[in-house]
Amino acid sequence: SWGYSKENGPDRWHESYPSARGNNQSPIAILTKNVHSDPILLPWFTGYDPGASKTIKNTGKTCRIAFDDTYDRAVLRAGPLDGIYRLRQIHIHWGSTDDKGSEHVVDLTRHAGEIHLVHWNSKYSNYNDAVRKRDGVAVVALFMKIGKTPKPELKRILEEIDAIKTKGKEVPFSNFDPSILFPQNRAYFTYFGSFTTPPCEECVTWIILKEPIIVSSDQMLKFRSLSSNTAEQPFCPLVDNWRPLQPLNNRMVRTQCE
Ligand SMILES: Nc1nnc(SCC(=O)Nc2ccc(S(N)(=O)=O)cc2)s1
Ligand SMILES: [Zn+2]
Repeated sequence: SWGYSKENGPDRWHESYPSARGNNQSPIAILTKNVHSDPILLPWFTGYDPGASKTIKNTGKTCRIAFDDTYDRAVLRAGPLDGIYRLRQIHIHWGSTDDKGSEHVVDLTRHAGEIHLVHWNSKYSNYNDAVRKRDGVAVVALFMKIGKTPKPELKRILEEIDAIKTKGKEVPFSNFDPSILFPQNRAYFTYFGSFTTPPCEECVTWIILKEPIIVSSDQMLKFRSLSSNTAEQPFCPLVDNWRPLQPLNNRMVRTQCE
């Protein structure tokens, strides 16, 4: 199946997932000098019930926290969006070293990692239906920047890493409110794109926060201690699970007015 190695990596995804060669693919490079200030863009809001968090899993390609999305329990609204979007899962992309790992790049800066909070438009009956619509999915992206004073809010996720060392391992992860991860400044970039992994569907309104959260080098080592293989296979460090930059083509990146 698909992955990030030579044989099954991003350059070959299109062989099984034709969307990967679309005109609205993600991630992209964001050049702030070309970003369009749009007066109609509103602040975005979340209302996350901590009781909605369910489990944390090593999928072999990332570390993913699943949420109960059977009703409007953990939701995202406003910003560039119309309607209510339900939080379905959170996952993370990171590098093999601190100088890479994020998927989006801002003014040539690639960060050590990128956290994605994946939501789907609750006007559709379920996630599978939503992923086939242009307004089906909204992903809030948070950059992870290496610094001295790491954000304590990542601790809860890091504490579970030892329990999900190998692919397929999943443990309960309850009472987690993802909004504790958000930086104080809610300013964002937004553009229309896709999932950054197969099936690469072009169904995502991206909301990329300008302010990164600070993580320590040691905290990144924890994510890199995960294996992309099962417990029965040889240990293989789960690292560099990020897709290379895709062409912007004729898309506009927008931001709120100052
Ligand atoms: N019919 C379908 N059900 N589920 C899918 S795709 C499952 C899924 O959530 N994929 C996914 C892949 C990448 C991203 S990302 N990295 O946030 O763009 C988010 C989400 S297609
Ligand atoms: Zn992602």
